[in-house]
Amino acid sequence: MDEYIHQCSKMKVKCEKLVTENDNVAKGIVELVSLHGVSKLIMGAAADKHYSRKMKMPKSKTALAVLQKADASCKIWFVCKENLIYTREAGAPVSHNAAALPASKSSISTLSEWGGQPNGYASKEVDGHIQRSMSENVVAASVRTSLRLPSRLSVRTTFSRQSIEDNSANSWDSVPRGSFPSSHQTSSTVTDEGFSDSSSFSTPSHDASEILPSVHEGRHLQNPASYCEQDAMNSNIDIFDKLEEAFTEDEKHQKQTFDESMRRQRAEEEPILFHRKANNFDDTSLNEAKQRKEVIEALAKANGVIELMKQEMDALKQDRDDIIDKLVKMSEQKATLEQRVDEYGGIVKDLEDTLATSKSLIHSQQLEYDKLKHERDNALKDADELRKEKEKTVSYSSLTWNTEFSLLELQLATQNFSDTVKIGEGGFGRVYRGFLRNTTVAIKMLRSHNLQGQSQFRQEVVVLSRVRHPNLVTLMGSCSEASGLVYEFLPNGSLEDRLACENDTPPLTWQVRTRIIDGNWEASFRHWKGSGGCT
Ligand SMILES: Nc1ncnc2c1ncn2[C@@H]1O[C@H](COP(=O)(O)OP(=O)(O)OP(=O)(O)O)[C@@H](O)[C@H]1O
Repeated sequence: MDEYIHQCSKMKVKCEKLVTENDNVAKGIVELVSLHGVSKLIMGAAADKHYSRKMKMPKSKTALAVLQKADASCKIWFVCKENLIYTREAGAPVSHNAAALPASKSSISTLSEWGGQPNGYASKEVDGHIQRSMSENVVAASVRTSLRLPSRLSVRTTFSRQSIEDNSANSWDSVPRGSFPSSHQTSSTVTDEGFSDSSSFSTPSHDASEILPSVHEGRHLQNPASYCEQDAMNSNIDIFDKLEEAFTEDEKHQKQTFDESMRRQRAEEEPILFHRKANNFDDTSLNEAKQRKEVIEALAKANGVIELMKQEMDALKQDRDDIIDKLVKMSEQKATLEQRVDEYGGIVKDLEDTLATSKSLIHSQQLEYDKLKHERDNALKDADELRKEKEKTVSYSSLTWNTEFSLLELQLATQNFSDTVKIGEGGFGRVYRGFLRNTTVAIKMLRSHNLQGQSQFRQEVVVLSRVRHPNLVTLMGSCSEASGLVYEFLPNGSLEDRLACENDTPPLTWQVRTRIIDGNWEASFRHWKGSGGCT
């Protein structure tokens, strides 16, 4: 309805919407016709779905009721699916009986009166479609159209002559204006349930062609005298066709203009929208760039931290590896040391055992030595006493104290005559310290085994083996096999050694030296011998 009004407004046709309310649609239409003096009414004959070509009369109850009860001054066109079904002429008696309705053909023939007015034109809209009216009165007057909607809505559209002239000037130009009495007025009201699905304002081109045959048909059936001229009718029909085409074109043009304006408006809005989107996109891009930059900076910092942590991790890992290597080496050294400790423990234990055995042996030998020394001292004392008794009478005795030692014994006693036990050397030969038959002895070995040496050896054996004197060193035995002499060992060496202070020994006192010089030879010798000396 609003679009219809909008179209009328664009065509500069006065149009207004009238609203009425009634429980009965037909009754409402009848009242509207009566109230507003509607002189022309177009309404549906039936719903479009009930349309058929054979349809000659309205079918809907509403249409039939309006047909019967609407004011007789109102001319009513009943249409269905854009086809004129029936026309009730104005001034026809109102019939309250359907059966009394005029035949369709006779009703339709009343349209011929349009042609009966040679200069009479009228335009009206049926659901937005231009219909034609031949009535001069109708054309001269303003056209007022009311649309009655099933939902109690009505639209009344008023077409002024001027508006029609403006919208269809070319068509109207051919019509003498003076032939349109302005005092006459007519209205057209469209009311139909059947119009509900034909709300489009387009103007199908076949409307006129479908309607006009009926007009022509009705014309032939009607009284011919009611028409002025057949040619004028045809001319009017052509004009109306042109007018209709012009309206159609204009409507199309309006629609195209409207569409174009809408497109232009959208086109004008699109850059703005695009600009806004671009601005939003720029803002978004800037924010994203800023966020991206922040993220990149954060990533760079994180990478730096990660790099530092990685370096620290590498350093820690290196330290850990070094510590592990050290631990491995230390564990190996520990194992080696433990092994050595075990070995040394065994050695120490063996050494301790050996030392203990040696100590025990030394102790026992020391005891044995002391015992033998004691026995020897006693023997020497006894011999001393005996010698004292016989010293004046006997210088030489047939008694000999000579013990024969073998070379093997001398070798064992001197570690095979090792230099480590050598204590001196004289004209006879080298002198060794030895341990022989549990006694420490001095062993003198003959250097040269020539005749002189052998003679000296025998002489010394003969002499010393028979002489025992406290001032003389005691010959304990000899070795004929190797020409060796075995003496008692004197720890302080000879008198010559003492006089020469050999081995850092303290020098002899002058008293001792004087007694030696005074001939107190014996006393000095004894005293010296008691101190361990020899001569
Ligand atoms: N019984 C002994 N006890 C300790 N040392 C001795 C003993 N006999 C000899 N010596 C040491 O041996 C050294 C050499 O003695 P040895 O009698 O062979 O030479 P000597 O006394 O110079 O006599 P000679 O050269 O005439 O043989 C002495 O200087 C002395 O130190």
